[in-house]
Amino acid sequence: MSKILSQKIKVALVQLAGSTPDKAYNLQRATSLVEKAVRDQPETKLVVLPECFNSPYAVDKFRQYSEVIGPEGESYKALSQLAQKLKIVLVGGSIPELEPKTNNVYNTCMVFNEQGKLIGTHRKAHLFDIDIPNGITFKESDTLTAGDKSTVIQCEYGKFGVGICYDMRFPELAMQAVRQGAFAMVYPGAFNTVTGPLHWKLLARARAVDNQVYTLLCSPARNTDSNYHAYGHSMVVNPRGDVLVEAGEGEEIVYAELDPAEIEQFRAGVPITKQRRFDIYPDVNGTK
Ligand SMILES: NC(=O)CCC(=O)C(=O)O
Repeated sequence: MSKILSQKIKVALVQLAGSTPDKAYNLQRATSLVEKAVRDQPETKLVVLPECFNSPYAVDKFRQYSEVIGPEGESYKALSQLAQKLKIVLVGGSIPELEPKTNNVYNTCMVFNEQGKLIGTHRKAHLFDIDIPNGITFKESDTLTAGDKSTVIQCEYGKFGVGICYDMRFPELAMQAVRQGAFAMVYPGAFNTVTGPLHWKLLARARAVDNQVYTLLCSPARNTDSNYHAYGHSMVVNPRGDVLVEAGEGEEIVYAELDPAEIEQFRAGVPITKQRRFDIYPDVNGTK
């Protein structure tokens, strides 16, 4: 049987202190930290940036900072060149994407391969619309449009699923990617200081355990000068649910090794992937 992850790979999460109002600065800062990630640990094969890594995370700013996804876009160009120069798979966090035909704005992740080729995009499918009394109110849908598909990326080492932040609250998205053979779920995210302590780690571990895959969550660093206080705590969780590495709140790069044997051994011991009873939950199977 072929492995869902072809070899051990080192991954890096760049918990960037970007998201300032100065987009050029944010892009330059992201570039230099991705370069540092690979310079410090040259065996790194896959690097992840956070959600909205080069714009403020603010409903009234998404359109102003939006870009077309294509070789003419400045973020596209910078990320593509970076991936090619460093010979890495680069999960480019997310940016506000302007779709010129419809004039809609999406929250979109671009993924580039070692040749600098765009190998996939994910438009955030579940918009962050919440209202917690005395906690936090946020309504992405005021200015963003939701994506309408789940995303599985084929890279040199196998397949991985991509979701953006609030997407991680929806187990079906991860389950669907894993049923297509994904070895990991990768979530650029920006939880906050209200919901982060409640659910960030819990969801990372839950998505890992319920699918027996790695989960990679990459947050911006916390910036208390901005209106939105990101939680930080970027982390990698293994298929058993152990947190392999967890960042603090400031700017930081964290690394972990993903090992195909970890997936296989844990799945062999607890074979839930073979024991599912879609006959008794046909609504999950999509047949009802
Ligand atoms: N950027 C987001 O989607 C935030 C999601 C979040 O904080 C949550 O609690 O869910």
